[in-house]
Amino acid sequence: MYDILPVLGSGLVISGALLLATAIAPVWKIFRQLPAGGLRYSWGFLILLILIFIAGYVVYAKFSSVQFSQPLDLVVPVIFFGGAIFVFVVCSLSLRTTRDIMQNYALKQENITDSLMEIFNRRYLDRRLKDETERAINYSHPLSIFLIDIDHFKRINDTYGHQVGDQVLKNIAQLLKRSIRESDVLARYGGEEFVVILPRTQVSTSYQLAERLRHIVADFELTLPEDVSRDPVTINVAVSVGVAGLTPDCKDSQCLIENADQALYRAKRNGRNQVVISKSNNIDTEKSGNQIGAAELQ
Ligand SMILES: Nc1nc2c(ncn2[C@@H]2O[C@H](COP(=O)(O)OP(=O)(O)OP(=O)(O)O)[C@@H](O)[C@H]2O)c(=O)[nH]1
Repeated sequence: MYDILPVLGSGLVISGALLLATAIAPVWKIFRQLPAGGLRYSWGFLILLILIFIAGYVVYAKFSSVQFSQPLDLVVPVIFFGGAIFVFVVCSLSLRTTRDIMQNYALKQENITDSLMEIFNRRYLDRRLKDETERAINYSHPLSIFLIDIDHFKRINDTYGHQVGDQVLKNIAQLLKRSIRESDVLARYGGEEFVVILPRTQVSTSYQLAERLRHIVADFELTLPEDVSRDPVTINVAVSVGVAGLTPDCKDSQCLIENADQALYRAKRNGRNQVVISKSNNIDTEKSGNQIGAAELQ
């Protein structure tokens, strides 16, 4: 009756080794998706450990002095097999969980990203601006925003068509994104308008940053390839910027946007391609562009 025990013992150990080998596949998939760094090395180390275990299983099955002559001799093979099941389940679950988390993250990103410009969308902006305003008020930190509008954008659409207009919007958005600080938040406000949130930033500093952005955009020459426009075309655009910051009389996100919008309106009315600060911030906004020196803003 115990004749079957040697086959059963070896079978359990070898099956365990095979199960361990299949557990490498999910770990390998996780390993491949990770960027170089500590975490990737840790998953690589796990693969190495599994390989060592497999070698151990094979050596045990081949050279074990135990003859598997009575049922108790099967305890170790059963533990080997159980261990392999455990490793396989943990590795498979890790892969499924990682995929779920990545999918959720991608969905979340999609939900807060403007598909054309590849920057934050209006939904995210509204929430983030509200959060930043509340935080700034709670901790008595300064907070400012820019409302940026591309000048005469309609002409670009009318002259070159909407497809070129879209490419201009996308390129300007990416240019702005590259040009702001990491702590600042850029979002599409609507149409050809952008908002930049500048946490912990006084209006005087924001003004200088806005001027810098305005110059960067004005100096930028966008050459569109033939597959976008009928002929290769180089386009220059300018932007007008309204700047507003929190004040004792303006303590919420809606008021900030309204003040920045009024400042932007004045920038447009004054001739465009300039930065104007909200009147509520007590800086003479009628003086625009480079006319306001840094010293005056202290
Ligand atoms: N191609 C493209 N055009 C857009 C998009 N969103 C808004 N627009 C265009 O942006 C233009 C905005 O025009 P206006 O509001 O008159 O402003 P403007 O021509 O920039 O003039 P000012 O703002 O006064 O300097 C309109 O022609 C819209 O159709 C978009 O996603 N893609």
